[in-house]
Amino acid sequence: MAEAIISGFIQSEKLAKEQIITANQCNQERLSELKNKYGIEAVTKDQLDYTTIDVFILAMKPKDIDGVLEDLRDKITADQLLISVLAGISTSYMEENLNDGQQVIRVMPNTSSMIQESATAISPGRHVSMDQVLLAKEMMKCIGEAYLIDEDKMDIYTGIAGSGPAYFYNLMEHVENVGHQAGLDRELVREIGAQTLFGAAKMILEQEETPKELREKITSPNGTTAAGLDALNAYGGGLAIIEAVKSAASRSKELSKESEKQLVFQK
Ligand SMILES: NC(=O)C1=CN([C@@H]2O[C@H](COP(=O)(O)OP(=O)(O)OC[C@H]3O[C@@H](n4cnc5c(N)ncnc54)[C@H](OP(=O)(O)O)[C@@H]3O)[C@@H](O)[C@H]2O)C=CC1
Ligand SMILES: O=C(O)[C@@H]1CCC=N1
Repeated sequence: MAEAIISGFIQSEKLAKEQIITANQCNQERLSELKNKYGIEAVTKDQLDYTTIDVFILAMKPKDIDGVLEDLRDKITADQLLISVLAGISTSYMEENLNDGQQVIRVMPNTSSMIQESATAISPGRHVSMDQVLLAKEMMKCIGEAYLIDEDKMDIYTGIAGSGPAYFYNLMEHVENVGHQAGLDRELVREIGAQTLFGAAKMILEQEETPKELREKITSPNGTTAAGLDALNAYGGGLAIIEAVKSAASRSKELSKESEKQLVFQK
């Protein structure tokens, strides 16, 4: 995820390469790869000079958050902004584990950040100034669209947009397989599927009609689309997508509860 964000930042040209430093724990090979690919500074976390950094973007796995916050607590000051992309880790959890007044923002991007097409949610913590919210929004707009949302909607947002690309990729895997089995070249059917998905997404974004209206326009009575949609519904297509979003949202909620439990335990 960190690489996707870096890639979007660089392409946006709003941030100079010299303004971006990436850090990991110890994987030197990965650091060299990022350094060569993006021309940015890439160091292990122990080599970071924390005092020179205005905005930290945390992008490790949620399970690693405790060690990270403990490490950061005494190295950063309240005016340094912390942006977290970690699924299921609340701003209050981070605030409780950092020094009083620490500015923290939770965001939920997706991997389309890589090509500046993320749909990123932003939820500020309690101590963040309006200037820092605007800065975070500007930064997230470098990697796609950005939306300010209430943090209590972050789980469902994660189910829709954080995990969302994976549902569409999975759908495309099936389209590719069925097209290939029917004799189309695999690469060709991949491109056809992607162009179809892209065109449909663009129609929703650029036309006035709702997805329902757009669907109805394609569906002639007793035609091919009606036959396709009947099969889709008979095999639970709609339900499957509803359940996918709900399950991802519920896992996000579970991750929050797990970290909150640890917080109570620590107190
Ligand atoms: N993948 C996605 O589509 C999305 C992911 N997210 C969130 O992004 C986060 C990262 O996911 P993902 O990119 O898949 O994870 P990865 O495991 O691919 O990457 C995690 C990175 O964090 C580094 N890291 C771990 N601990 C530290 C530390 N203490 N200090 C500095 N760096 C550290 C790791 O470095 P090292 O190898 O050296 O340990 C590694 O480079 C997750 O919290 C996830 O919830 C959010 C939205 C979408
Ligand atoms: O699967 C995950 O946990 C992360 C969070 C959102 C997308 N991927």
